[in-house]
Amino acid sequence: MEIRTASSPRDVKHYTTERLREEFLIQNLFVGGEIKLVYSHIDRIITGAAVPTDKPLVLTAGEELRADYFLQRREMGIINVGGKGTITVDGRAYTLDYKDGMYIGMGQKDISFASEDATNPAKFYLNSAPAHTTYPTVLIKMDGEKEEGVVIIKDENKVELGTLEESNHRVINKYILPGQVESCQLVMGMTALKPGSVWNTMPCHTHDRRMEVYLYFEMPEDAFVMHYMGEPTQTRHIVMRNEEAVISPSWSIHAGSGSRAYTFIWGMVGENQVFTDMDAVDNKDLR
Ligand SMILES: O=C[C@H](O)[C@@H](O)CC(=O)C(=O)O
Ligand SMILES: [Zn+2]
Repeated sequence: MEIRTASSPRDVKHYTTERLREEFLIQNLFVGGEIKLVYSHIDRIITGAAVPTDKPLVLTAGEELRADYFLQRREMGIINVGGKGTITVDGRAYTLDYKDGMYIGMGQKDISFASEDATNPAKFYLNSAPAHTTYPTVLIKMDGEKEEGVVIIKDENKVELGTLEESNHRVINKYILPGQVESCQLVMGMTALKPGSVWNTMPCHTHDRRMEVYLYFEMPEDAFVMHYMGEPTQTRHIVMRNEEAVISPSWSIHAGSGSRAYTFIWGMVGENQVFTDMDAVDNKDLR
């Protein structure tokens, strides 16, 4: 597991391109036959990916957690950005199609990932945070029939924002949040840009009470997203490619403009789970 430390905005404003990328950008997450994990000291979020191919991958705590098993003191959210696969949690198998999600509660011991077709493997993207109690483990689907162990995202949690005129027309799909999928602190979802729109999270915001991680995907190889970070009056950018993630400290804006439409997964942890608890930044105040 790779460890990333926290950073101060007073230092970050002096960083070079290379240093910014070292601190905040997460590359090469999706590697066939491997589980990759990056542990950040910022709210102790773990960002990772499991890409099982010809055999299942078993999640282990590793040295760094000093735990008997990964979710002994943690919870986890997952969204599949690859082919069909299964996640087995203490003997129960959940099948995840493209863009299906999962919440796995604290205390679940045996977790393994498998792909249905090794040539089109599942790509399980995950965020994990420290937890204090156990909430139900569920499969999360955009639509379909509600059944035991399956949550269908409510219409009110598919929020259309922006306009084509402002190049920010998009749908924010909230997967894990209070009132739909309970968690200790993790809030997670996926935002899809409409064709022709390229801006996410603009007008932008910070939220001193929560940190956030973005994973950009559904981008052709030559496409990029300029991800913007930094204090609102000290903005910097990170050039991001398909299936790369970026850590956003609480003091930082997090927004992007792409060379074309794309999709991204956001995950937040911290002080509260109130989605609307944001400090909005006026476009005219950005520097
Ligand atoms: O705090 C919330 C997060 O930054 C995202 O949900 C924002 C987002 O998906 C968007 O505006 O496109
Ligand atoms: Zn945010």
